[in-house]
Amino acid sequence: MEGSALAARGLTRDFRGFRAVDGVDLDVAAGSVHALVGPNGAGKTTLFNLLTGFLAPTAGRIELQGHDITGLAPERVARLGMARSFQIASLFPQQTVRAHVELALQGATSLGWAFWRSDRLLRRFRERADELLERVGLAESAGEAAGSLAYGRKRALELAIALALDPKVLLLDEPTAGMGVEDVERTVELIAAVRDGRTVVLVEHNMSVVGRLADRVTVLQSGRVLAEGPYDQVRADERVVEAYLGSVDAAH
Ligand SMILES: Nc1ncnc2c1ncn2[C@@H]1O[C@H](COP(=O)(O)OP(=O)(O)OP(=O)(O)O)[C@@H](O)[C@H]1O
Repeated sequence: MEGSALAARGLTRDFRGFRAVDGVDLDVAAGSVHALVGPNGAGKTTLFNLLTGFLAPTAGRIELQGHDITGLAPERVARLGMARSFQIASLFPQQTVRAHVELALQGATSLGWAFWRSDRLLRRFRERADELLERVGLAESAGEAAGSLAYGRKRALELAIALALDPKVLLLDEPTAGMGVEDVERTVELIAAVRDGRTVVLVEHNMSVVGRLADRVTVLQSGRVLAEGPYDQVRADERVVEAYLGSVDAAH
């Protein structure tokens, strides 16, 4: 596991006797973009939830930058430097885009969420929030209600919120899901821009996105690692081609 930003050994998760993730070993190199792919039901989301502490493993071990984080709660994992993007933009639809990021910034400090009503404290975070919004291309929407943003823009806001924690390891769950071509392009550029100095793990169905962003790819099938390696190598792997044949993912 040495040198890995994030690593798993023998990671396993059962749901009432059904093994959704089955002895997965994973090594995500520091500073890399690592994609998790696989047909529907392969266990990608379950693996993601295990890595971020949202699910406890049935067996196995997870290390974040050399620290054992197995079984830690998501808040602890986040404080140790791993954040994930959420589909949160519908949480406070009336609140402004900027307020969402300010709250996230405040949540990341020792102040916690206790003073979320204090305008004075929130103002402290305004400058940093505006920087992050600029970064994800939302500067001009800062004063708009989050609920009024178009779909692709909401996902950009979610990314800004995840970045508020300044994570060393950023996990993105299907960042381009449901997007039109233009938003996919923007998202790819955005991820390429924010990866600088970070490690990114993404679950992604869109293979052209994977090909453009990922340094390495882990292919899951039936909860197990089917193949692992650079994109070109994995894409040419016969077992991988076979796993995708007959899957709805093949159409993506
Ligand atoms: N809470 C749960 N209880 C029971 N079974 C579950 C639960 N969560 C997932 N599973 C099962 O585990 C398997 C893996 O699911 P998972 O959602 O991790 O796959 P996935 O690769 O993310 O699929 P998709 O691409 O469709 O999102 C599936 O067969 C699913 O039905």
